[in-house]
Amino acid sequence: MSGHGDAQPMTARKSGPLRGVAEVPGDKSISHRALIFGAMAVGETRVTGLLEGQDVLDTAKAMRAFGAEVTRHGLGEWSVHGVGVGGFREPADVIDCGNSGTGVRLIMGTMATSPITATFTGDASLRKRPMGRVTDPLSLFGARAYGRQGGRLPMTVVGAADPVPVRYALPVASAQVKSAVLLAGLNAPGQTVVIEKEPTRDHSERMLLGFGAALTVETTAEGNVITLTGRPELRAQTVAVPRDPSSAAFPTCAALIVEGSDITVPGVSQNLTRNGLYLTLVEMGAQIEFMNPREEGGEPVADLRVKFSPDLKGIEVPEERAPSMIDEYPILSVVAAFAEGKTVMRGVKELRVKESDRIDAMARGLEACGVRVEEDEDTLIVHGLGAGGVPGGATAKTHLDHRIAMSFLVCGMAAKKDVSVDDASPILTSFPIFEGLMTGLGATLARG
Ligand SMILES: O=C(O)C1=C[C@@H](OP(=O)(O)O)[C@@H](O)[C@H](O)C1
Ligand SMILES: C=C(OP(=O)(O)O)C(=O)O
Repeated sequence: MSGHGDAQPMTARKSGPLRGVAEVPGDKSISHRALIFGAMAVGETRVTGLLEGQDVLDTAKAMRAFGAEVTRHGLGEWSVHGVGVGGFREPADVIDCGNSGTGVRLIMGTMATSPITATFTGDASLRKRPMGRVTDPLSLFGARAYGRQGGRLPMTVVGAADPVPVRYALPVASAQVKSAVLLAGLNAPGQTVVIEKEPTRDHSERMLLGFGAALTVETTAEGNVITLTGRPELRAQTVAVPRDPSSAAFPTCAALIVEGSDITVPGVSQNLTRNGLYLTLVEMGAQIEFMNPREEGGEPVADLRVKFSPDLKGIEVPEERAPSMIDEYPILSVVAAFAEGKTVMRGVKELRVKESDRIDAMARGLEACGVRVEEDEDTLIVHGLGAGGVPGGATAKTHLDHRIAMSFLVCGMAAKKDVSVDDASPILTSFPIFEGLMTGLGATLARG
């Protein structure tokens, strides 16, 4: 939806203390996978807590186009009647994945080892993002891809009629590429092996096991070696989607920088492949209590009690932590602006190929808010101004990027003067209740 409708400007005012319970919606990564794995299984998969953000709705529509029966029963309650591994039919029209990198890359992987052809497109943001990182390994299975210059959408993928299994070492730390290869491997006879030097989010591995695939993960000197046996019969599952730690980051970080705040954020994932932001915030001096650790939807979670933290200190974020907090750098750079001293984020060049060039978008927006920033291709450094020290009084450009929009609105809740964003509509891709949830906690947000 984002990129097709009208821009929706929004302004955040310096806000009163945030109080209450921030119940964020379901995890976006797990929601995409619940629909895709459900579509590849035999029988009816029931899903609760599905994120009804536009990215996931676009994946639901795509699964229908490939032949699965996808039904909504109520808020977050969905069912998928799968077609079984290798059962995808050829879609009758172009598959539009909207704003979603995860959606398009995982679906390309899923169809690449079936004898069908599909053409993919997306919004103006997705059409700029690189697809060669998935079509390169998919060509090893025997698939072919024809896209625009630089491996951009629109792109047609001709699935392999006679796929062969693949052994592939990821050249970039990417769960999307890893998952695309594993999904393609499902319909290749024999063993497909993916090697990742740095661990990335492991939802595909956990869920494939849950759906009954034969998959092993071995930790070696080369990194994680993931071996999948092709042509399993996936069995329909009941999936309870846990809350999204990447969405939880926004109320959490807002509470840290808005004076007097004290909120609870329930059910935040403590999965080591997702919790890098929370480790980093604690190292900066954030007052976060991790309460009631338990399992929810197959993920370790805890309830977070988060209080205004006036003594945050800038730190050097360990580079190897990047994959476990890759989507959280924009909001971390806002928190860094309210800390004393500089926060150094290295090894973050992947941010340049997300929904926007996030290093550039954050640097320009923070500068407009009166914060000093340094950057190079792979680094972002924010010079903090301490609690309450950010001048604000600017409009940030969001470039069709939900995380940039939410980050600057959080900035405006604690800055001296209002902060606006030129377009808040992309927030609907991942966190459709952001506005209501934040105002419910006491934030002042105004349309326009
Ligand atoms: O696999 C996934 O669900 C995701 C992987 C990450 O992308 P990369 O794999 O490109 O790093 C992340 O940024 C994205 O929001 C979701
Ligand atoms: C990068 C993101 O998503 P995607 O790659 O799925 O568009 C994100 O949600 O921050």
